[in-house]
Amino acid sequence: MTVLVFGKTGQVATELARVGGGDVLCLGRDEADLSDPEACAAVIRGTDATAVINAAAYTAVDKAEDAEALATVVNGETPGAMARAAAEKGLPFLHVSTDYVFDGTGDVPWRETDKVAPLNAYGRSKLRGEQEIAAAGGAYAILRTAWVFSAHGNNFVKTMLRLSAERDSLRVVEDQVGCPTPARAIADALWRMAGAMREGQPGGVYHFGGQPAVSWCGFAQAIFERAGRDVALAGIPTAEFPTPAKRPANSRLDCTALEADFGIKAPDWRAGLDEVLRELGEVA
Ligand SMILES: NC(=O)C1=CN([C@@H]2O[C@H](COP(=O)(O)OP(=O)(O)OC[C@H]3O[C@@H](n4cnc5c(N)ncnc54)[C@H](OP(=O)(O)O)[C@@H]3O)[C@@H](O)[C@H]2O)C=CC1
Ligand SMILES: Cc1cn([C@H]2C[C@H](O)[C@@H](COP(=O)(O)OP(=O)(O)O[C@H]3O[C@@H](C)C(=O)[C@@H](O)[C@H]3O)O2)c(=O)[nH]c1=O
Ligand SMILES: [Mg+2]
Repeated sequence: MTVLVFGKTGQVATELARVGGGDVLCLGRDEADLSDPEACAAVIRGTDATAVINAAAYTAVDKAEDAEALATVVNGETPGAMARAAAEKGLPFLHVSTDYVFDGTGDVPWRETDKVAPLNAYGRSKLRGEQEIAAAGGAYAILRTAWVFSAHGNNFVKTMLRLSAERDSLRVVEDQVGCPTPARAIADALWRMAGAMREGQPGGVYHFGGQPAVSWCGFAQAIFERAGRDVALAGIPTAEFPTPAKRPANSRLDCTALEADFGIKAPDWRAGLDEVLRELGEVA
């Protein structure tokens, strides 16, 4: 099967290219700019692919606070236009969304049916995308994932490795708990879902996050331990690390539905972390 992927340089798109090999066509910004909904819809209308995956997004969470209009087009309106174009052609449309659609209350893992209430502009823009896609009328899957990391692009793992080389001590929030997820595992899941949906399996909204849940500080600690970095790490409350965008305290994702419906199990982020550290040359 040929799968059309929006995104080329991003973490998930890069891994999709690896998983799909010659069977995926990844489009960069020069070929499909998500700030132009109609142009992206036109690309889908002209494709002979058998499924479409959108792995591109405005992902700069803090910057989005001052660029909500652009984030809303890229993460909201354009995915909607893409989904409508895919629906017209009868192509399954797969899309990636985020734990940041939730407000982070409580400590129970979020289920797909739980109430969404984003705390920040990025989360609102991603929710808009979910709503537009669901209303488009075609076969779709929305995979809500979280805390994505890989050997390429920007992510928390690479930030921590960089900062630990520059500083003797680091302070990292320990009252935000969630599911670090290897981009490779997301790409594998999307690939299997695309195949199943092409065969007629219904989609829907699904959660997919690495287990076990951990705080950002706990994640940082695991990164330093596994990479053999010697840095003094202090856990701090969110109030001591002010950022433009508010982030949810509870980002735990309940991933049982995806396993029940597609047989896809949530990954263990620790194994994924070891793989990424190997790829980065941090460990043998
Ligand atoms: N990163 C994370 O922690 C999480 C991500 N997600 C979601 O997963 C998906 C993939 O994220 P991830 O792989 O981490 O993304 P990255 O941040 O690694 O990359 C974003 C990608 O989107 C592209 N992009 C941004 N704006 C545009 C535009 N206007 N036109 C065309 N392309 C554009 C970028 O291209 P360019 O290089 O040209 O800028 C880049 O390829 C997204 O939907 C994201 O919302 C969900 C949960 C967590
Ligand atoms: C660099 C740094 C960050 N932090 C905190 C800030 C924040 O609460 C947390 C993570 O910071 P980041 O900026 O990497 O995280 P952030 O960009 O918010 O990551 C999010 O990205 C979007 C795209 C998503 O969809 C989410 O699932 C999530 O992965 O760590 C510290 O406490 N100390 C530090 O030194
Ligand atoms: Mg970030």
